[in-house]
Amino acid sequence: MSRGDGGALISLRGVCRTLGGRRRRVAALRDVDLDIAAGESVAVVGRSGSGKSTLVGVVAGLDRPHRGTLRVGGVDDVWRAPERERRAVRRRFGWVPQDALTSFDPRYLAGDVVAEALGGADTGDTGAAVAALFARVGLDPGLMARRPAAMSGGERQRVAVARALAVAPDVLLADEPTSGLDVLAQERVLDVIAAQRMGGACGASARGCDGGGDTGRRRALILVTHDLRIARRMAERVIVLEDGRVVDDLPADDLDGGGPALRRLVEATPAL
Ligand SMILES: Nc1ncnc2c1ncn2[C@@H]1O[C@H](COP(=O)(O)OP(=O)(O)OP(=O)(O)O)[C@@H](O)[C@H]1O
Repeated sequence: MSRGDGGALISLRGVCRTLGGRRRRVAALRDVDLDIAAGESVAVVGRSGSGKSTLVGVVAGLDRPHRGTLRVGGVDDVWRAPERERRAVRRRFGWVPQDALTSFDPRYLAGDVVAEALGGADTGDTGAAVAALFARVGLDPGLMARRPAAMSGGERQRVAVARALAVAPDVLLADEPTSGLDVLAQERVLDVIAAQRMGGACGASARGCDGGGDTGRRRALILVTHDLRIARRMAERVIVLEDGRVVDDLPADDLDGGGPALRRLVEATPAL
């Protein structure tokens, strides 16, 4: 292919992003080249401050690189495209943040959070669509009338997954989606993300999630984590960031060939 990206869904070329004010400028991303294919699952790992969150903000078309280009699908240079096209690019991404609660409008019930993402008030058909999304992430639709602040952390994260799915995204982006959850809640959220990536469904009462559900479409997954066990479980490919650069890009089941940054993470991970 002439672009040299093998037909990737997402391509970054020479991306730099600098953060901070006059006194303290940080090169959060430096010359990042990256291609992610449709349906691919990628874990982004690296120590704190290495640029992981900055990278996903740029990939999703939320944060503008100071240099370099982002291509998503047929939009060659997202930041030079008209606003209408940029909005369409953003709608290809479903975002699951680290702490869902801070990303929810505190006035909203859980059902409203998802209804808003569907683009309507929580009435009539929208109510049925919200209930279906709750069921897909294994939440009792009765929780639609609950305030997120009165839910468990795991339930809230699943509301965030339902909200992400409301836009029928091509890519699920999850930035440390299980931090702060206990082990069982972590498992449940990861199961839901894995099933929904495969276009699957989760019954409200079932412990596991069924990968053969209603949409039948495999989505790409970009998952930020500092936990290599989660990276290996959820992703086919692991990208390692250090000081804003991609220093390793490896198959998740073969992390032996990584450089010092990855070796440090491997050594810090018990029983990998
Ligand atoms: N608003 C900001 N102003 C200045 N510097 C920032 C800002 N946000 C992030 N940074 C710096 O940019 C670099 C990359 O930050 P980023 O949040 O992308 O890292 P990260 O790998 O996601 O970290 P963590 O794992 O701790 O969430 C860090 O050095 C961070 O201190």
